[in-house]
Amino acid sequence: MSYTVLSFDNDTFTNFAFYSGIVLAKTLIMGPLTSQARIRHKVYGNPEDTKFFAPGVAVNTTDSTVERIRRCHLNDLENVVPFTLIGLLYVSAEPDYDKALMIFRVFAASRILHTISYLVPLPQPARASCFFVGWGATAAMTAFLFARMYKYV
Ligand SMILES: N[C@@H](CCC(=O)N[C@@H](CS)C(=O)NCC(=O)O)C(=O)O
Repeated sequence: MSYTVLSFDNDTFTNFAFYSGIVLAKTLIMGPLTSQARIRHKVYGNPEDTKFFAPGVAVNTTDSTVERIRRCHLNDLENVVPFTLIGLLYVSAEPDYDKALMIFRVFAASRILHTISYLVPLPQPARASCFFVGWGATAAMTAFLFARMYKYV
């Protein structure tokens, strides 16, 4: 039977799928969380939205709660998408299993803690630390990838 690196035959890929699934699901939740805050605070950014959901309420694009959740969502997109794409290339380069697992776990934990720090909110440097740890995990995968590719290009 043939072995494929990007399949559940490969334990590194299985773990990557699990931890990316967690951070992608966390990112996906941010949309409904924003909607919930909009409904609770009656905050809508478009005239057609206020007309339908809250007639008589003015358009508002500056609510601090809604904007905070939106920034948190954007920060996830800035970090989770690169992690997922670079992670696929990283797994295909067949890294050491234990090191890869540690990178996946550190990234997932850092992003969950980043969200908690952003939404509670916790005083800095809590959120900045979470961001840099997660960024470092993706940077480590990128460095490994280039070191591995260097031989071939
Ligand atoms: N796009 C980010 C790049 C740097 C970054 O991600 N910083 C972290 C730690 S301070 C963060 O949580 N930034 C807040 C944000 O993206 O809204 C920014 O504008 O701040």
